[in-house]
Amino acid sequence: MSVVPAQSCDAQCAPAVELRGVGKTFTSRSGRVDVLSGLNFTLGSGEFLAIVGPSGSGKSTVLNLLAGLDRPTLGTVLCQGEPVATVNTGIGYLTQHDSLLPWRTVEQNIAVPLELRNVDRMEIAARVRDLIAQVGLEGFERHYPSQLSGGMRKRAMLARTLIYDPPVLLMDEPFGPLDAQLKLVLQAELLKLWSARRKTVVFVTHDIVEAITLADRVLVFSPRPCQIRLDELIAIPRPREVHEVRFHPSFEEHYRRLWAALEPPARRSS
Ligand SMILES: Nc1ncnc2c1ncn2[C@@H]1O[C@H](COP(=O)(O)OP(=O)(O)OP(=O)(O)O)[C@@H](O)[C@H]1O
Repeated sequence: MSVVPAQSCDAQCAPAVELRGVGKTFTSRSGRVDVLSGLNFTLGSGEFLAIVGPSGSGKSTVLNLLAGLDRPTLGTVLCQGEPVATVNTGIGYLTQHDSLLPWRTVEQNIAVPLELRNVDRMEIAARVRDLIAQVGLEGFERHYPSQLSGGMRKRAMLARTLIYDPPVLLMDEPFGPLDAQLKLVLQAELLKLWSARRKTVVFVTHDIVEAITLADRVLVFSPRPCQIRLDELIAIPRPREVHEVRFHPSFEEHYRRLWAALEPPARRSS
């Protein structure tokens, strides 16, 4: 298919993310695990990439390498044109785990990254207010995480990730455990925020429908050592209505190709 999605980055954009011949082997008492072996891909600025693949294929490992939380055994990981050598403060990383601080309110949690950067208190207050409105948490500013629903906690974590305006956003199955309806609501909000802010996004998911709904492009990883089985451009125009995407004429074709590229174990976990 030669259709380029309306909002994908064109060839002239400098890559926001680049993996060049990246290998990653973990060595532990139980032995060696070759997770990545010569992985290459490039992601344009403002592009929304989804990654799907079997459990254990190396999806989170790729995010950790981009975040600088781990080092490649071979090759180079670049973010915004720079090799990632230490913890990468130029990215926002939304993991699948609930990482809100339980002793801080919503607004205090969202403020953390700015406090760590010694931003002026007035500016912090203004930016927190703005983000709270954007993620739909008005009225819950003074609530503690234990007083929030699962979806609200995800919104608070998303706001905390966006508050320092990172150009690149890494998301590791952020909506995985949520119910289907809430997932749609949060996907719609994410697309709205992404359209307004044009971050480069790397979004890991086990859900093929979610990948097609959100992304410009979907990579399918093979079982480890991970190779890219399929690099699928999503030919569904934007803006997208999350609950309408599956009725678009191109949806079925994308779904079939992605499904076929996944190994049986991944199909089961999807
Ligand atoms: N720090 C580590 N030490 C040893 N092995 C590790 C480490 N981190 C990851 N691994 C192994 O690397 C492989 C890839 O893990 P990774 O978390 O990247 O997979 P994944 O594709 O994100 O899986 P899932 O879909 O289940 O989240 C797994 O076999 C995992 O056990």
